[in-house]
Amino acid sequence: MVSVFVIISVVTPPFVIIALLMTLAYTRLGIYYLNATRELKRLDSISMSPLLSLFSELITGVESIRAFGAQNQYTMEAMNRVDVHNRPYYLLWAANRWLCSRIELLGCLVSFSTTILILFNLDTIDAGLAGFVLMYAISFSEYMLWFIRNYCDCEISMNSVERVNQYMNLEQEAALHSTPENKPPADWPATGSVQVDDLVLEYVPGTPVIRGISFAAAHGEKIGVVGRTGAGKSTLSLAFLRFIEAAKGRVLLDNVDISKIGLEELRRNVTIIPQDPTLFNGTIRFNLDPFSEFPDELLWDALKRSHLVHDETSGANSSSSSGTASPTESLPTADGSACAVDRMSGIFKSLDAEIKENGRNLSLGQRQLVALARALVRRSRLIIMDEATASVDFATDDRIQRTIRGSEFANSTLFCIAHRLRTIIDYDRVLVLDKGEVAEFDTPWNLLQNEAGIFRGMCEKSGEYEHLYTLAQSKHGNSAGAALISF
Ligand SMILES: Nc1ncnc2c1ncn2[C@@H]1O[C@H](COP(=O)(O)OP(=O)(O)OP(=O)(O)O)[C@@H](O)[C@H]1O
Repeated sequence: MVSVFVIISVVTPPFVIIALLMTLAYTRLGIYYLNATRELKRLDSISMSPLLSLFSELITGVESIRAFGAQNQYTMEAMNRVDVHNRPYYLLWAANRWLCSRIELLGCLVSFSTTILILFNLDTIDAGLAGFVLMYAISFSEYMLWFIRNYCDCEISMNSVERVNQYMNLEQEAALHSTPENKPPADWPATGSVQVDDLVLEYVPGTPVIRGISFAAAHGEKIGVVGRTGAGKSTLSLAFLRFIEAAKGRVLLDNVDISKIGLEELRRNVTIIPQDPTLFNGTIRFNLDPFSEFPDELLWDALKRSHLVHDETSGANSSSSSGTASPTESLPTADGSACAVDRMSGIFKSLDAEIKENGRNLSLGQRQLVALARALVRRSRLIIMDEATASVDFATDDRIQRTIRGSEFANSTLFCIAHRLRTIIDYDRVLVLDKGEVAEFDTPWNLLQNEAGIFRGMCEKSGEYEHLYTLAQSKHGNSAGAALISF
């Protein structure tokens, strides 16, 4: 072994050995630095997301925060998140300084060794060459620092490529368009009949949220869907639009298995009115008819029927004429900015009236009425309302329910998820979900007769049992059994 070193040192110039040693030292330093900074950069990116999400929550919820006097709480939370984000950032810089000091130290070693070599060889090299070599030896550490840092930066930046790659490999939704073999008939769905067979839905494979339920709804039926929190009501509604795919079983709409057709065909024909409807920045016309498919008369008609504008024939707002609400009751806007609706009359002045992003210039009740108008324009055979009236006043709820029960939706099958039992008590049938299973499915009146039933229990706990009982009785009950059930 010793002889090998002797031979190498004899046949190779000494600077090659020094260069090899230096390369080894720099490589070790670089690897050490890279391992630490790679993880720190990851932590830096991860801790940035909570900070940005809090920031956007603060911007959208600033009114609520002020209303509840929670400024200090949120300021503290923001500071905590800034601190958490600053930790890896600070350590990144510390690692940077650590690298610099080590590289400088090695650089000094290089300059020192070079100087010693020059001193020992003064008789063989002239002053010019010595100065030239020394100058390069001194700037050597700078170049090495530049090289190592750039290499590490390049590798760390590959984090972003890794993320893009993750997004590119995200699971995609099913095909938008049906294949020619699976294309539903042109007039599909001619009816809104729905049949659910042994449907299983799960967010996490192997953990079903809806556990093999089966039921059917006839064309034009109005079905109320109730159940305790977490029973799976919203999950079921998402399955009708295939936002969540069936793990087992199937849903037939007008005898067509919805899992076999394209998403676009399905979603064009099913309307959902969510609790907080999404409105787009643009005009009311664009919000009702984004693809410009319908004439203006139809859009005005939908606005009238959803009680957003005067009925010109009666010359009065239809809701106020029935004495349930004044047109100005639901007008306060979320941001207090200019409202697209005339504050005095509750009338959209034109179909080009401006709707701000997310309907900021409308109240929540008005946004839900716009969503209802959208459903009226599209005249879908299947309509799903997910707590669509949960946060509106009783008067607005009453208006929406009157529209639903009226002739407008006579040809549509409706599933209405509601916590307010008054909303669905006079529907045709009520579907009670419990822990992802169908616990009860019958007319509200029949369900009220079952003293041990879940629906009956919910009505009793609601504090308005007598009223609900009377409403159910007037719709479904026969006069012979009119005695009020005591509880
Ligand atoms: N995105 C999700 N990922 C995983 N589990 C979820 C998800 N959304 C809901 N769940 C779970 O599915 C179950 C049913 O939730 P779902 O929202 O359908 O209930 P719900 O009856 O609509 O409740 P609520 O009346 O409170 O709106 C719950 O146990 C819930 O934890």
